[in-house]
Amino acid sequence: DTCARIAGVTGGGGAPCRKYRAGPDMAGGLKYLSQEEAQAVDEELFNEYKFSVDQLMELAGLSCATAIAKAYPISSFTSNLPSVLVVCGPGNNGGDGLVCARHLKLFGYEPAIFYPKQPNKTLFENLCTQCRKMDIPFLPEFPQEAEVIDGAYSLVIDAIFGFSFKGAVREPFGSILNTLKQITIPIASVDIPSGWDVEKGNKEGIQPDMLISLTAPKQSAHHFTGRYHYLGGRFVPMALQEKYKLNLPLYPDTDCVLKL
Ligand SMILES: NC(=O)C1=CN([C@@H]2O[C@H](COP(=O)(O)OP(=O)(O)OC[C@H]3O[C@@H](n4cnc5c(N)ncnc54)[C@H](OP(=O)(O)O)[C@@H]3O)[C@@H](O)[C@H]2O)[C@@H](O)CC1
Ligand SMILES: [K+]
Repeated sequence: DTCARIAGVTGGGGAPCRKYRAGPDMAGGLKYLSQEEAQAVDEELFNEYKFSVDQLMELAGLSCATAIAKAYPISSFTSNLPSVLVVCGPGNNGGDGLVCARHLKLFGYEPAIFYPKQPNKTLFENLCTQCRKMDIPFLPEFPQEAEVIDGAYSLVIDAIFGFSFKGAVREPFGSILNTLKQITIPIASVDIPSGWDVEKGNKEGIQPDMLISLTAPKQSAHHFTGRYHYLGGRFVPMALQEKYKLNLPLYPDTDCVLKL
């Protein structure tokens, strides 16, 4: 089981696992966060622990690129170019997408970014400059036809909405998500499949092949049915893990991601 694999426990005749405890909102002992809990952990990291957004976004985006490279290694791509379309939203989830694109480029992928609602903040402007200077193209418009995306790319990274998403999807993201529902290439979602309620999911929404949960999975991850669920964002201090009873599994060695 996961505990045995991660903690190096072998056999043990069903002895209780140190790292896992059963309880509500938990699967395999790992806590699945409500929207409020996810936002509270986030605020505490910034306000009490004094991390900057840049710092955590870099680690989050690096985790995403690393997990993607493990699930979809370049050697597994059948087309000549490992082309990846990264769709970024207006908040920090979109920022994670920009960082992820930059690391994917360094890993040898060919990312292209669609970023329709760029916030007027230095953080995001700098991330865009970094990408442009690394020859990552920004698409002027989103391909309307699912077939065009299927033909031009091998993978879509969904970095549109994260744990602050609420209510009905507003444009232009409604049309974008409708197109993404029709594509046949896999989607890898950053933190939460975009358009899903953070806690309840969305049966009618996109159904990604991969989910990279950052810090800890959110409750909607119970409804994820794709092939790859990774945990990333290995930056939560132990005291904060304990305060929120996250019960995070042990990451192997120095890895920044863990397959759940
Ligand atoms: N601590 C951690 O774990 C870390 C978390 N990190 C990352 O941050 C993510 C959370 O980021 P976040 O809080 O900025 O919000 P996020 O979900 O990206 O989007 C908010 C934007 O979406 C918009 N919007 C909302 N609803 C909408 C709707 N229905 N239809 C249309 N638009 C809608 C809303 O727009 P507004 O309401 O302002 O118009 C706002 O601009 C988290 O999931 C993780 O990926 C890491 O970077 C660092 C460490
Ligand atoms: K997302």
